[in-house]
Amino acid sequence: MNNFSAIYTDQYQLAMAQIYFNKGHKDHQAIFDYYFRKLPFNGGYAVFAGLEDLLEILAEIRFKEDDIAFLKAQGFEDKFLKYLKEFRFTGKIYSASEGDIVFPTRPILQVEATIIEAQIIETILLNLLNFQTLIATKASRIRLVAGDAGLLDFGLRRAQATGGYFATRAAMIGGFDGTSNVAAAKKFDIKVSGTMAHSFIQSYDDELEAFRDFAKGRPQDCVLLVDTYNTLKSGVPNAIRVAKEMESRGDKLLAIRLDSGDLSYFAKESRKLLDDAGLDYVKIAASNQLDEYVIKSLLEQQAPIDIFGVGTNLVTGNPDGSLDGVYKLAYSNGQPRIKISESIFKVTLPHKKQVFRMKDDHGKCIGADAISLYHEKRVEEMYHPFEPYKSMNLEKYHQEAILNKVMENGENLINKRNLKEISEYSLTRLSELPIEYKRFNNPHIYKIGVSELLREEREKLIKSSKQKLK
Ligand SMILES: Nc1ncnc2c1ncn2[C@@H]1O[C@H](COP(=O)(O)OP(=O)(O)OP(=O)(O)O)[C@@H](O)[C@H]1O
Ligand SMILES: O=P(O)(O)OC[C@H]1O[C@H](OP(=O)(O)OP(=O)(O)O)[C@H](O)[C@@H]1O
Ligand SMILES: O=C(O)c1cccnc1
Repeated sequence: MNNFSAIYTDQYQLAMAQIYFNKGHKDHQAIFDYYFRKLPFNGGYAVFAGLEDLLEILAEIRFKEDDIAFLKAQGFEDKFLKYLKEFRFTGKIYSASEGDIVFPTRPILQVEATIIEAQIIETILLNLLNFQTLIATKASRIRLVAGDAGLLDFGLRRAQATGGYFATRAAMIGGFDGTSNVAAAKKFDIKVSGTMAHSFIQSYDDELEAFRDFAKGRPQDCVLLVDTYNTLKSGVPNAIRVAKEMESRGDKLLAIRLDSGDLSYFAKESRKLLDDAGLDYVKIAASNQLDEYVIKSLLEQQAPIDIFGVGTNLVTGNPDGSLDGVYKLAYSNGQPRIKISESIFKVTLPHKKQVFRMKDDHGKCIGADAISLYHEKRVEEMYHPFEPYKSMNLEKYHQEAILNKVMENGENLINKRNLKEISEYSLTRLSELPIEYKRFNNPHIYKIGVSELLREEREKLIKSSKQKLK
């Protein structure tokens, strides 16, 4: 994994780190919370992804010789650079499981480390978790509407540079079946698949000859692209001829691919032609600027499409460019810390915390997570985080602690799961969430509250901060 040097960070982290170092603060213990404020895609949930990459990178992250030389040229001091030479992350991390469904304003992950280490890793943590969580959420929405259809990631060519690597990984966590991205498939042990491009057909004088050569060269998973000249008059009839020739050699055409026009109309007409030729086993794949809304519409039109190839809208998280995940200080040097803001929504939560998910007797999520102080074992009454007079009684619910220790002394504690296992876990967690939270239009709002003790602690800090201002 590790092409990431510790300088994969924002300059201000290092500027602050040098001051902690010079002031003798570097070993002050700190706790930071990772959370986001707004759900992407105006949806009702998000799928947490990127944890395993983060832990792998943190376990190995170092400043290399040439990084140190670069920082020296930027004016960082020798004593501090000597510290950076020996730098490694030695802290603890508590986190939700990768693939879990998560909601705004409650900690998804907590870093407990020296302030200097926690500060230096902030940027890479946000970079990895924000991006993969955004893409896994998009993929999960596409899986929700696609039912049992095959879902292939075609996005590498349209991804934001090397983001394509992690976009593919996150797409698998959200429920995709395979990818055209060969490097990511190798790296993450994903099923790699693909069809053919228009250029291949255009490079021949004759579409039929192009199909024939492709079928001979790739009999094991041959998919013919049928829309280069005329889908119903040329592409599909030529594909049928080649499928019959393949049969005579003992091979089977896997699918045809539609990439333009009215995909519902062409899928229905192509299906008829294929079935009439006795080729009911040949699948229909479709692509062309697909997203969860187009796929939903195509399936509502009963388009007989078996496989969807999704590129741009998946890997860029269109229309949301980014998840707004943040990393906020909750505790340092023996003191709970708070950030006061003009906007009550931006006031942070102090202390080390735990998050409990409320479940009914059948294991179904009731639509509420409660944030408590870490030592609390249950939350009997939770309070609206910003409207203190609103509360909810939780006595009758089963309460599942969400944050578990996943790193200690800088060592990864989690049992490695493959992407299929993470994706299955994610689907199970999503199945525990009532359908009202999964609809695309005005989904039900998941409740987040704080325990009485946490609320009191926050009030105390707000008061004392106001006193100081006087
Ligand atoms: N039956 C359908 N229902 C809903 N959306 C569809 C249907 N058929 C295609 N689409 C979607 O509509 C959009 C069509 O885009 P566009 O108008 O660029 O068509 P096109 O066939 O690609 O055009 P071009 O011939 O220029 O390539 C795509 O996002 C496609 O996925
Ligand atoms: O539309 P997206 O969801 O991003 O899916 C990927 C698109 O990329 C390819 O087109 P491109 O024109 O790049 O190559 P081609 O020659 O194979 O059609 C493919 O045919 C899809 O249309
Ligand atoms: O294999 C394909 O059909 C493919 C791969 C990348 C982008 N578009 C299509």
